Amino acid sequence: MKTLYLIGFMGSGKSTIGEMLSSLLHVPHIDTDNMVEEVYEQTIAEIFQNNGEGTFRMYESEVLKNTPVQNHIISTGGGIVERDENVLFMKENGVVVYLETSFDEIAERLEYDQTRPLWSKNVQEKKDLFIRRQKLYEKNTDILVHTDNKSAIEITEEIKALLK
Ligand SMILES: Nc1ncnc2c1ncn2[C@@H]1O[C@H](COP(=O)(O)OP(=O)(O)OP(=O)(O)O)[C@@H](O)[C@H]1O
Ligand SMILES: O=C(O)C1=C[C@@H](O)[C@@H](O)[C@H](O)C1
Ligand SMILES: [Mg+2]
Repeated sequence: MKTLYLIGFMGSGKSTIGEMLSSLLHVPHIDTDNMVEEVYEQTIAEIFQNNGEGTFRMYESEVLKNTPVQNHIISTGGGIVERDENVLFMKENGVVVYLETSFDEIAERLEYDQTRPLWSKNVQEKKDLFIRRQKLYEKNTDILVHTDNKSAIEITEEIKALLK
């Protein structure tokens, strides 16, 4: 199997679905956000605070480039599409699955979240980011899955069926 890359906005469920899909398909899972924290020994919030978003994007691309291109499920960070080199890498090497989620649903899921630096911005900034990103996800996807009002298990099963 070619590697699957899960993309989508913060809170769309990339990490959650990646784990579940990995168990269901018996394929190893890597989460680029977790990998960045492990390799660079800082939390994402610390990297943003101490070194800035540009440094985080550099680390993120480095981690992505080192993930296996066969037989893996990769949960990416919400901003992976910000860099063309990441998009090219994913498109060339595997299948890109976009977890499409509305802004309102994301706002519900992340209501109490304090771990995502870009989710602590004001509502207008978050909406602007969401609209700009939506276009990037849509443009660069092989498979689009709507996630609103579906459980993580339902979404996982849907992706499994779409891969057949
Ligand atoms: N289908 C779903 N329905 C309801 N809640 C969900 C669903 N999928 C994920 N969640 C919840 O939403 C929150 C964010 O999910 P998750 O961390 O998987 O998102 P993510 O896409 O990996 O975000 P990020 O880009 O920031 O890494 C978690 O609390 C998770 O339990
Ligand atoms: O949407 C984004 O830019 C981000 C999403 C998260 O997955 C993390 O990669 C980080 O918080 C940045
Ligand atoms: Mg995640």
